[in-house]
Amino acid sequence: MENFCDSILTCKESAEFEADFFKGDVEKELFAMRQASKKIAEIVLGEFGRILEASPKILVLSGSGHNGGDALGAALEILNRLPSSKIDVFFTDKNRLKPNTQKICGELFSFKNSVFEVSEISGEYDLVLEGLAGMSLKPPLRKGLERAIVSANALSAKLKVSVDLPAGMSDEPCGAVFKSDLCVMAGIAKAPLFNPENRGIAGRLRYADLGFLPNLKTKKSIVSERVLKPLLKLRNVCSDKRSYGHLFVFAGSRNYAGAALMNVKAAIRSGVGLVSAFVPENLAPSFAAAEPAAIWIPCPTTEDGSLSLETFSLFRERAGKETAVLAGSGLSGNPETLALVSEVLRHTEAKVVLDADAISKSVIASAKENRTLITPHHGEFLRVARSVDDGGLSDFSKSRKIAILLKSELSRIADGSNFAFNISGSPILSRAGSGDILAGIAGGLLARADLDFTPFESGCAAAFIAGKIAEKACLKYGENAYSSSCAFDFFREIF
Ligand SMILES: NC(=O)C1=CN([C@@H]2O[C@H](COP(=O)(O)OP(=O)(O)OC[C@H]3O[C@@H](n4cnc5c(N)ncnc54)[C@H](O)[C@@H]3O)[C@@H](O)[C@H]2O)[C@@H](O)CC1
Ligand SMILES: Nc1ncnc2c1ncn2[C@@H]1O[C@H](COP(=O)(O)OP(=O)(O)O)[C@@H](O)[C@H]1O
Repeated sequence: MENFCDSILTCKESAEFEADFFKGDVEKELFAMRQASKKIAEIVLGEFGRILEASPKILVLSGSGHNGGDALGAALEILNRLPSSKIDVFFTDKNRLKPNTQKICGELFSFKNSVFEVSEISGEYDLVLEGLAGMSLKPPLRKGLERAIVSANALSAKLKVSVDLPAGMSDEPCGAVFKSDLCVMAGIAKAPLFNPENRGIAGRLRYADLGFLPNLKTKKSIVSERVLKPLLKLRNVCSDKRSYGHLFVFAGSRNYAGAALMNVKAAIRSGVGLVSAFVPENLAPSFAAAEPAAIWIPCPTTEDGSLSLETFSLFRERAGKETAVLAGSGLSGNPETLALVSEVLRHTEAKVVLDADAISKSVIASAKENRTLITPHHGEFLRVARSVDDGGLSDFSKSRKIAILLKSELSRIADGSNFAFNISGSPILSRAGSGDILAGIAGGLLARADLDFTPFESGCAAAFIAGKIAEKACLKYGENAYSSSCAFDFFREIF
């Protein structure tokens, strides 16, 4: 399980770890600095190149430490890829650059026609690369640094990037903090970025793996790209559809028909062998036309068009074949429909994902311990729990013995023993349908007999995959001209 997540360390722990890892070896540190620079440039140009010009005007804000070196190096990498870039560099203290930072600085300034030193922070830029201060910062802020942060916050730029963590952010509050659109954590995920009081300040969080990750069991972690590893394996030759599991879906109602279709399409594209979807009878034919690979089971409905309790007999006829059950998306809060879900939960031995309307006290009371994942947004979680803070999440998962994927701009996954943040994704997901797709992925993965994921693992994987799909989709559609249903074209790019 730890294999799917990377440790989060405080700034103090990170500094101690790096001191022990590098042991003052300047060459080793320089190699890591070049790696960090390269990864930062790759993320900036790969994900955000679409909003920058081909000849971007760049401002580098450099402190005298390694954070400054990473930012200068990232500018150098960008200049190598976009040779018509114009780069201004502001130093807080040019005379005290650490040796590696000095070296990278010399390399950057060898491009005499493209790189210029500036003595004040003003003007308009396409890109700001902030390396004023990193994990070694201790309060109080020196005046020069504070002034630089305030001026940098007043600048207008298409994209402000902080290297590792924004200047001014540390284990303890320091006063002024640089506000960025993107923060690329270098080597180690830093704890202050995940503190509730700092939420949103650093913008989108991304992680540059520099290959020296501490494999420590920390209380909190981030979902790692390694979560995709089991999904990228070749399928076994001696297998058939049943080898990949059978997901039963209970979703959709007259008012929220599309949610069921999105659940099913996402589950199928997550590699599950069979999907049987219990949906209102009048919707089944059009759904079969839209996704013929699923088995659509036309079910009797209540007066308001949601699944009625009589649907249970259709489940009973098929019960035992399911390797997971997904229930709730678009189901409606009709008490009869919720009673149906509770009844299904009492009669299935399979793992379960509960989404949206099925996240109710009555349904959760029927959920089996250690076999259930719930995928609420904050509003849905507050129907069943007292608080959405980290403690509330841990307490709920521990006392109920169920895994929770609490969705937000920084989703959290907990199961009582494990706690992880997911950093993939972006506000392109802030639109109807994102949650239905996420639930479909979680259900599909949990049903896959070949993977044998725990509810926590399927929550981590689903959140990571849905976020990565969003990042890919953004390259084609931007953040506005996108519909959640376009996500299905991008599953292949992830796994
Ligand atoms: N195409 C479709 O068929 C769609 C169907 N959907 C279904 O619509 C039904 C209603 O879902 P909604 O989420 O819109 O329910 P609501 O909008 O009724 O949300 C329930 C409560 O949570 C609060 N809330 C909503 N989002 C929140 C957030 N991100 N953070 C904090 N609080 C939040 C709301 O203020 C409300 O009090 C569900 O069954 C859902 O699956 C939606 O998923 C949208 C797409
Ligand atoms: N700003 C954001 N950044 C990253 N992810 C986001 C953001 N806004 C929403 N999401 C993700 O989008 C999904 C929205 O789910 P939900 O609110 O249930 O949508 P719906 O019910 O309309 O399908 C969640 O996975 C959430 O984490």
